[in-house]
Amino acid sequence: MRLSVREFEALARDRLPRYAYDFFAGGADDEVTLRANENAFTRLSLVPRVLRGHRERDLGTTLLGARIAVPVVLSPTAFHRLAHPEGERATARAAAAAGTVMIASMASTVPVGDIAKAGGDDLVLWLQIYVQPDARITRELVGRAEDAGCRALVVTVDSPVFGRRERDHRNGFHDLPPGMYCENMRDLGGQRGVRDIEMVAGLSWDHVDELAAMTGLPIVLKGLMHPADAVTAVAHGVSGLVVSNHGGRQLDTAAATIDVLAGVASAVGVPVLVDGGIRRGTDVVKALALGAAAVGIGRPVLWGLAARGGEGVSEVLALLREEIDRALALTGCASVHEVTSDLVREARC
Ligand SMILES: Cc1cc2nc3c(=O)[nH]c(=O)nc-3n(C[C@H](O)[C@H](O)[C@H](O)COP(=O)(O)O)c2cc1C
Ligand SMILES: CCCCCCC(=O)C(=O)O
Repeated sequence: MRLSVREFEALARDRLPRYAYDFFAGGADDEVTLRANENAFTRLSLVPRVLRGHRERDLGTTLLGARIAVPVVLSPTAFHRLAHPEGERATARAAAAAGTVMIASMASTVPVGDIAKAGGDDLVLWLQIYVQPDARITRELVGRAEDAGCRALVVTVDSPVFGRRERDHRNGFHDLPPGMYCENMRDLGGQRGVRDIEMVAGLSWDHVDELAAMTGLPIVLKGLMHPADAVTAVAHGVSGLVVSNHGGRQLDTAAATIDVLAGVASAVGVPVLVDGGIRRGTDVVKALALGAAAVGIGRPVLWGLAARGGEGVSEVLALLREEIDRALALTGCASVHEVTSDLVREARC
């Protein structure tokens, strides 16, 4: 029995080839932000309330109209078949069983339609997209998401260029192994899956407007860190935000996400999610206290998948669920909606 999410990382490290482990684990440049995301949670202390008489806790909440059982969604991560042969199909089954949202990556190694089928009717599926320089390709991806029954589009906005991950350069990891493909890019005129995905150097609010004009699906922007950008996003009609620094894989030395969350959440009236470094139930409660509607997890899902396939992802989600439930009980909260800002403060050394 695994007792913590971190134990899954150790299992994954033992099982994966070096290049795959490093691709999942690594961050940009000196990995300052990668470490900061996790460390920042240790600088926050919880200030529990007592004697409130709650016997049970309700961990459920609603996101963009969908009821979810835990305030933890699966952030989009690329290439799940590098972790396990079943790839995103296994992840989808685990997300559906846990009753939460899976944000499938545009760079998934299973097509979004097949991810939806694997998850079945219980899966709340959103598709993450990098806007493409050729609007026809973006439109085709949007159509594939709609056909698959996705309930939102998550547009990643922190990547006008790709972060430099030194581990990948050291390992010579620049493309998927034979037999794996960025399946959502299939038949869109490219040659090789990974290189077919392009970043748009001039990414701007015009791209957000263009995308909104292509679809009736709600649009969530992922990768915002600044309150001023959050306000502009809402003015452009977005339905939600994910405060994210891409798990420390884009701009190194960017602030830890938990440190900027409250500034963003207090600036806007749409649901704000946060991801980056969330490894414990107490991290989730701190994020809720600072204004998050829910949190996202990236690497923990990949560690579970690499360790034990879909069962491993389920175990990771169950561990977090149990930890959140205990943290709520110990902070005197009967539901995630009772987690208020007075329950968290900067730790004094
Ligand atoms: C291996 C890996 C692949 C990722 N792929 C994507 C992606 O395709 N699209 C995206 O928007 N973010 C991607 N991310 C960033 C995650 O969505 C998320 O922001 C980050 O992993 C959260 O940090 P955590 O891993 O500490 O939980 C990726 C992250 C990792 C670790
Ligand atoms: C050009 C390859 C696209 C893969 C994107 C995966 C990703 O976002 C990551 O952080 O890695």
